[in-house]
Amino acid sequence: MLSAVKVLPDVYWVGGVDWNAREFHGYTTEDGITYNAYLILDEKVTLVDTAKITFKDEFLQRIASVIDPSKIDVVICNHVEMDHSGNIPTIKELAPSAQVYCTPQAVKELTAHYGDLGYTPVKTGDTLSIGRRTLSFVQTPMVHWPDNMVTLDVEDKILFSNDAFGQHFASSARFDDENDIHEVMKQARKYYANIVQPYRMQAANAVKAVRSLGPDAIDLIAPAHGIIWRSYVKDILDAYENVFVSGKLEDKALIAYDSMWGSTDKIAHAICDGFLAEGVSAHLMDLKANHLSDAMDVFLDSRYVAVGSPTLNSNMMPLTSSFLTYMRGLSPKQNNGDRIGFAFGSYGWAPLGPKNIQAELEADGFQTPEAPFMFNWIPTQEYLDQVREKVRAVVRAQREA
Ligand SMILES: Cc1cc2nc3c(=O)[nH]c(=O)nc-3n(C[C@H](O)[C@H](O)[C@H](O)COP(=O)(O)O)c2cc1C
Repeated sequence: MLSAVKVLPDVYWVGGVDWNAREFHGYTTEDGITYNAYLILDEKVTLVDTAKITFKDEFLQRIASVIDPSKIDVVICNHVEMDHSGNIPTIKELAPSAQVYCTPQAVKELTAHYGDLGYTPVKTGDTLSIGRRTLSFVQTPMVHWPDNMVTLDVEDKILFSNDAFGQHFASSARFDDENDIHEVMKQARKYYANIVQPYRMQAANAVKAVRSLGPDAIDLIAPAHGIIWRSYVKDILDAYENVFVSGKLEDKALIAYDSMWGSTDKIAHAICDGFLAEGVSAHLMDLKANHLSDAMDVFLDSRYVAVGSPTLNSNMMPLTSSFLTYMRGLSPKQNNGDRIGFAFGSYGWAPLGPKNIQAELEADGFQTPEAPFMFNWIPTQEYLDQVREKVRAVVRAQREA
């Protein structure tokens, strides 16, 4: 039988570990996934979030290792997405009188997912006494659905943050200091870049709300995915505040492209050389070899974004088009104003690939100081040298501006 993991006295982790998950709605999860739920043994036995339905047995076994699941009195639903709410009907079946607390928006969404199981709405500032402990709720709309909230266990100083501060990271140890913190931080960044990034302003407000609780209010952050922050609470809050939600762009370049016969690849390398010659940290990513979700991790704080494709059937390559579509969703127009975009590619008879990329970058709010870099068939060394120098000139102009 699987066991719960003690977080603090009478507080347990009762989630599931998906060691083999390598994909989560289009995002690669090379380190697997966990679905975290937490059980608090107080006068009212309280469950914070549940787990994905496929982890029902694992989740119930872990709860049963400390208490009969039918004894659950309170279920907190911080977020309706099914990886967290999937077992609410299971708990309601086993413990029919359990009361489910969630935001007013979540009442509507839970009803749409599972029917009316009886949901009690709570708003920011509302509290719930579960005995020795008080739970305090803060709505965090659009981090990353309209229904989101976080829950503070005031006495234990645990913030149950749901998706915020989460990471896709499966491991046998539940706490930050028991894992390779660099890998955990890397996954926290990738998670933010691929899930939370479009809601940067809302995430910034959520961080502000957490900060406003005061420096001593939180000892642990217990997210719904990945490890529990206990020794690195300050580090993850600082990373969110200063890097993730700050919108601050670094002297960094992403060069994302596809190529059939290597000509566009040559232009990509010339662009990369231009950045490197100016000391810009450049990441060259052939989209056949790099997943979109990894490219978006690099994109997060890159000032320069070069996107390339040869012309294929009067347009761009499908991987380049996917990249632009994914990027547009994750980084809406208003977030791109300070970014510098470059379009590039080779063509045979009509340069529609690079031209269409340029049009998309402009529509997405990028500044495009250069016309697309496009070459008919195989680029000459002379042309590649020109591209390199043009990139260098743009970087220099940026620095002088
Ligand atoms: C299947 C296929 C379709 C193509 N369609 C077009 C096209 O519609 N317009 C065009 O100008 N060139 C077209 N080309 C030519 C390529 O754009 C050209 O070969 C280019 O140099 C390839 O760049 P790459 O080496 O980066 O793949 C096509 C090539 C292939 C193989």
